[in-house]
Amino acid sequence: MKVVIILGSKSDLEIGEKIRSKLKENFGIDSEIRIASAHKTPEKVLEIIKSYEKAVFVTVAGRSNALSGFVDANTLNPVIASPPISDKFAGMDILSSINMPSGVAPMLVLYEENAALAVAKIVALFDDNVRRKVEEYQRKKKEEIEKADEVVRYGNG
Ligand SMILES: Nc1cncn1[C@@H]1O[C@H](COP(=O)(O)O)[C@@H](O)[C@H]1O
Repeated sequence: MKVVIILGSKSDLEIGEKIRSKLKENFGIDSEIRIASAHKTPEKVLEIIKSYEKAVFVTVAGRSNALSGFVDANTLNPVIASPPISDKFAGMDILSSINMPSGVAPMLVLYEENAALAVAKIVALFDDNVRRKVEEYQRKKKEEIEKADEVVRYGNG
């Protein structure tokens, strides 16, 4: 199964690369990055999504995020919306990723690491290696908490 990260602009590349590296490092999942804007190049967005038969799409578009809903409405594949978090306009950009019309259901997952995890859990339904990696990832996260608790309770030494 392909994992395709679609960015609304080259200016989102840092976020796209981070999602790609989290997918690889944490779950051993390869992914591709593509760039197309729902506002400026809608035909290109359609061309991209039609060129992958089975894929999980991650959409990254800042400001007015039309990309996630547009992709979701035009594909049978799952779409995870992971827009950049902006402090402009008190972070109100996020509203454009939340309130979708009926029949449009991109799943909003903020932060690169969490978007990678959401992808991995979908892939894990069909891939036991990835499933094991998700298990290991969750175990490590729990260990971090246990360790932090120990350090706070008993000190470092
Ligand atoms: N919403 C949208 C539509 N086309 C591009 N964007 C987003 O707007 C921001 C600035 O894009 P640009 O570089 O094209 O000005 C980027 O986060 C990009 O995903």
